[in-house]
Amino acid sequence: MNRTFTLTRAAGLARLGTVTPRLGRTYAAERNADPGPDAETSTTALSPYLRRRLITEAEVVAAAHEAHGMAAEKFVSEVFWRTYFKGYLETHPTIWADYLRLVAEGEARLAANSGLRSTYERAVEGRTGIECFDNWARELVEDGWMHNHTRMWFSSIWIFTLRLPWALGAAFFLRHLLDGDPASNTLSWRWVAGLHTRGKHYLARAGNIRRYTEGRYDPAGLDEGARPLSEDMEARLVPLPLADPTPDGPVALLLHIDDLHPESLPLGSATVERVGGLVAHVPGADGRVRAADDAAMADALARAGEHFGCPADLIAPEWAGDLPVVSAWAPVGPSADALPLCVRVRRPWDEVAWPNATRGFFQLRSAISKVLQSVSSDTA
Ligand SMILES: Cc1cc2nc3c(=O)[nH]c(=O)nc-3n(C[C@H](O)[C@H](O)[C@H](O)COP(=O)(O)OP(=O)(O)OC[C@H]3O[C@@H](n4cnc5c(N)ncnc54)[C@H](O)[C@@H]3O)c2cc1C
Repeated sequence: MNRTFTLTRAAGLARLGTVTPRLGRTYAAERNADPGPDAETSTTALSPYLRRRLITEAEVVAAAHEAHGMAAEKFVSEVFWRTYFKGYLETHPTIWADYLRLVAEGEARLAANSGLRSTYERAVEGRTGIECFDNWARELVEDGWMHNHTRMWFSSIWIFTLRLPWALGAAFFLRHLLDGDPASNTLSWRWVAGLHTRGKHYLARAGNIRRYTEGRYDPAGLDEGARPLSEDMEARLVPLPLADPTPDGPVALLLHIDDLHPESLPLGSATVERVGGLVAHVPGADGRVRAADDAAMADALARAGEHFGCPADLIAPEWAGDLPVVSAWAPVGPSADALPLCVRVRRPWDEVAWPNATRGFFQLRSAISKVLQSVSSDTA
């Protein structure tokens, strides 16, 4: 597979068109296998586009349903894992702050402890001697993308066999992944560790790796009996913050990299007279991730300028003049931290789904039809 991602909406839609024919039974049957970086992936590789909403969840779900009906159920439920993690972090925001603190603490431990530092360096440079893990570490750095099952194996080996701090592994992913996302990444690492569903961890097993890499790897020495991690404090559930009502009259629209399809934002009767772009990268993002964010923003600004028929550029001082500033809701993470005070509107998809994402995934899974009924793809 060509693992070069062009971060434009047109490229995202083209990729969606390519993969749609296999989003039914083929996806469900094949998605667990990782055929390796040189083959076409068994999943869609739409994540860099969905992460920035160059294409929306509603669009990919609609395409899958249209082509396959109920046979697309597995794919649709995977898309809802993204929605679930987003909603869970919105209602447990201290998890992100704790993660950032744990990364800083982990880095301090690396500086102070040469044994830990050497294990860490061998892990991120692909020199542990565990062949599959070493190849995956290099693939991540070279390609900026990894198959889901491989992410599970990699993070599990990182935590339970190499015994490295989970937050440093999550930070390694966030530095290089082109879909690196505060919610999906942090909560997936916590899920593997046994911190999300308390006491239930994911252990990478040699037999499972052998089977789903089609025999390419058969690692020895994995700790297949490790106990889950634990922590003293459970993250506090907070009420979902309220979005603002859709505005009236002339506004300036502020785009951020968590939502780059301004054409489908619920803007009511507002008239957009100016568009600004604010790029806030994830912490530590490498050059390729930053370039991807910048390219995606440039694409969205060009589309927004054309769609609304007004100037559209990265923000500069006084960019909005006297106009009230409106933005798509920025979920917990760097965009939310960087946004100025403004009117924040939420898409129906998130508005209906997130209140059902406060506990386990199954709470949201049973609300999927409600989310889909209440959302029409042109406004979601
Ligand atoms: C340790 C670890 C870290 C991860 N970090 C990220 C991350 O930073 N960003 C990210 O988008 N995903 C992350 N994931 C989830 C998942 O691995 C990727 O979303 C998926 O591999 C993307 O490939 P795809 O587009 O081919 O997925 P497909 O299987 O084609 O699924 C379609 C879309 O559904 C969503 N999705 C599918 N599976 C999941 C899942 N398990 N969790 C959340 N969303 C999902 C993604 O938006 C994906 O693009 C992580 C998983 C693990 C185990």
